[in-house]
Amino acid sequence: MSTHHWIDVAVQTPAHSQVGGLLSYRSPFVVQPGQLVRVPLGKRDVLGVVWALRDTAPADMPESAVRDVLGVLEGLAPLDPAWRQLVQFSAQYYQRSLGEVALSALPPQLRDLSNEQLARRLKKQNTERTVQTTPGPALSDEQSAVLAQMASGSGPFLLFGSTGSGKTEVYLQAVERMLTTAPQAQALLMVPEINLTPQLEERVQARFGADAVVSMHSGMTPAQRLKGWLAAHAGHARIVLGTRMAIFASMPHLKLIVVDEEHDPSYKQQEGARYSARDLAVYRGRLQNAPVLLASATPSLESWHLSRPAHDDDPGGRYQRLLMPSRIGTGLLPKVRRVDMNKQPRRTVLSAPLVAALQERVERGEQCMLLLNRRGYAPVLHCADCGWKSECQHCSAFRVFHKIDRTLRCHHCGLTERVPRACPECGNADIAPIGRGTEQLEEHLGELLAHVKRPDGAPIRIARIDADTTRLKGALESQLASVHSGEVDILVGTQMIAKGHDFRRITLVAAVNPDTALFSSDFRAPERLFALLMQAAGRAGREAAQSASSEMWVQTFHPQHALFEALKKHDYPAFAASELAERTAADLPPISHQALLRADARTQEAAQALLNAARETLEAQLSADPATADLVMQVSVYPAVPMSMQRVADVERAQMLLESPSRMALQKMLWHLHSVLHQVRSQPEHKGVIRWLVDVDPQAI
Ligand SMILES: Nc1ncnc2c1ncn2[C@@H]1O[C@H](COP(=O)(O)OP(=O)(O)OP(=O)(O)O)[C@@H](O)[C@H]1O
Ligand SMILES: [Zn+2]
Repeated sequence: MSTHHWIDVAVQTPAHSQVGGLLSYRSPFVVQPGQLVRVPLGKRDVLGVVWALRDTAPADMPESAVRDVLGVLEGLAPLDPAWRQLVQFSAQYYQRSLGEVALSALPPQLRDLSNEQLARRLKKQNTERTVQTTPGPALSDEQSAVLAQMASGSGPFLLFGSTGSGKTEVYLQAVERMLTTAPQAQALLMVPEINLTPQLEERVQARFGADAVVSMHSGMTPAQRLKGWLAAHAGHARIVLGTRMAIFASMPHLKLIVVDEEHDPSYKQQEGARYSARDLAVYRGRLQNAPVLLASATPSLESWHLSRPAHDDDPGGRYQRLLMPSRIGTGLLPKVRRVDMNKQPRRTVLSAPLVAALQERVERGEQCMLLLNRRGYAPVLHCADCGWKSECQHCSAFRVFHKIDRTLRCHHCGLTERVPRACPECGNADIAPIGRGTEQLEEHLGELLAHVKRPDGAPIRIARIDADTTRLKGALESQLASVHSGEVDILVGTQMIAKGHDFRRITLVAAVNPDTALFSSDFRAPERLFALLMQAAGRAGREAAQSASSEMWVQTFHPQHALFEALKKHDYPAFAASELAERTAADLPPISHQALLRADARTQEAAQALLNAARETLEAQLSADPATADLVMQVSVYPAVPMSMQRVADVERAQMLLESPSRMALQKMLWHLHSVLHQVRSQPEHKGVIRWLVDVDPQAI
């Protein structure tokens, strides 16, 4: 009888590898699926996850070529079947190798620890963590009703609740109920970007005790990540609070998943396996029999559509819609005011009525917030004599003028240079900025309100929050704290300031120049803009006493636009209905399903050539086989086009869209496409291609 065992192990393999990332090994030890092992791969030792035990030696290689497992990571329970199924599904659905998905779902430090080091970590961990629940406030009627519906249904649920309606309190109560009914139960609480909501982290810890909660996000050190991961895996951490990566946390007793601000695009991973953590949350919930609560004041049209009520000839969506229309404490939503910029003097940045309103508010000691989705001082520098513009040599984009250090910076490739003293083309010394970014808005506002005083007689304080001012660790937290404490009178910033914050003193929010998104080539731009403006409006008047006098200002050249009409009424359902009607007419998501195939190359021709060759080969192969001929009818494959950001860092990018009313058909098509791409890519005429990748359910077109 042999004393060794044949096993298949998931290891980090190249992205598109068709073997699925599983390699066969021989193990001198008894192992179980889900166990972590160290195995040789080429000249290296790597971490792997035992995926399957096999009865016989692998048929595709001589027995003598099969290498031995080097060791087992001791003291760790195997990753459970649900976790493995989640990884397997994600790899298949998003067209990546199993090994890549499995290994990137584990904390990086696990790869480098010796068994002794691991044992020490585990020993430190090995204390039961206690939950100490502090009671929350008495619930509003709407909050109680929603929790009752959750208790009697199985989900998935979509909680559609106004900004300030107390959704967070619903999550906390749902977690509390789950913790008290099941002795080991764990909850996963997902948020779009954790550093934007340090408040929430504190709130959860205050509620359940810091011991019971671990965080998972990319801002943590490798040691912190390992610690949190081990606590969740062992079941000691009862609550995991994290960003999209947390969807892969090993949580053997998972009993509840909450996805806060479920519409937020940052739930979609933008590199490697381009997964949607929100969609995987729904999948994982079903897998582990845990109710899933998606929540937003501006749900994604996907979730809205999936939660539509049944009608005569429509059985309705799979999600159960829950409603919390009112703000806490009889608070009202801000009054929306549109400023028609056609009637303002040319080149006006801040209209006179808005400036007057800002002055009045800060003189009364209230806070205001100005939103402009463009950082830097000016998006372009321009020579009026010869027409030179500050283009980036390496990207199809302009370099942005940053006045603070007098640089021109490309926001795509990072190229940074000193601003030239004169036009590099014609020598004209008079080169000028065009357009405005947050840096200039802050400066401009300072000049306009230089004479204005706070109620205490002090000069007013303006603060700016954007990617430039928050680069240093802790900078964002301290800037947000100065807004909460009332030190700041006017906050200027990009979308970073519009999301999720529970600002108590802001009574006026203004969108300075939201129009560009109305005419974008991306069909999701109006949805994103509407969500951004609703969320921004939601930062005003959160204190019930001040809500009646709170305002949301919009400066626009298109005041009659339907989007602003819906905003004025805070009518997300009306907006969603009209958008969905357009999407239906045009056969766009969520009515249809999409995937993008992208190729990068030194030239645009080479990038497009690979895509078009793949498309032709694919259609020829599928049509020739009666078993697959149908697919060609079910899935539209469009010709290759340049991406809207066509060139980044001297790489030309092209994309090809696949679209189908059937998710299943699209998946099958992608599966065939995968092998076609391997064939085509190896042809000599496609040597120039740098990489290709697939984005399933892309969030940007
Ligand atoms: N039942 C309650 N009684 C008293 N105050 C409450 C109650 N529920 C929530 N609040 C308070 O109301 C405020 C708004 O609640 P919360 O931040 O949960 O809103 P939200 O729906 O998550 O808003 P947004 O979508 O804008 O983030 C918070 O300060 C919260 O502490
Ligand atoms: Zn560039």
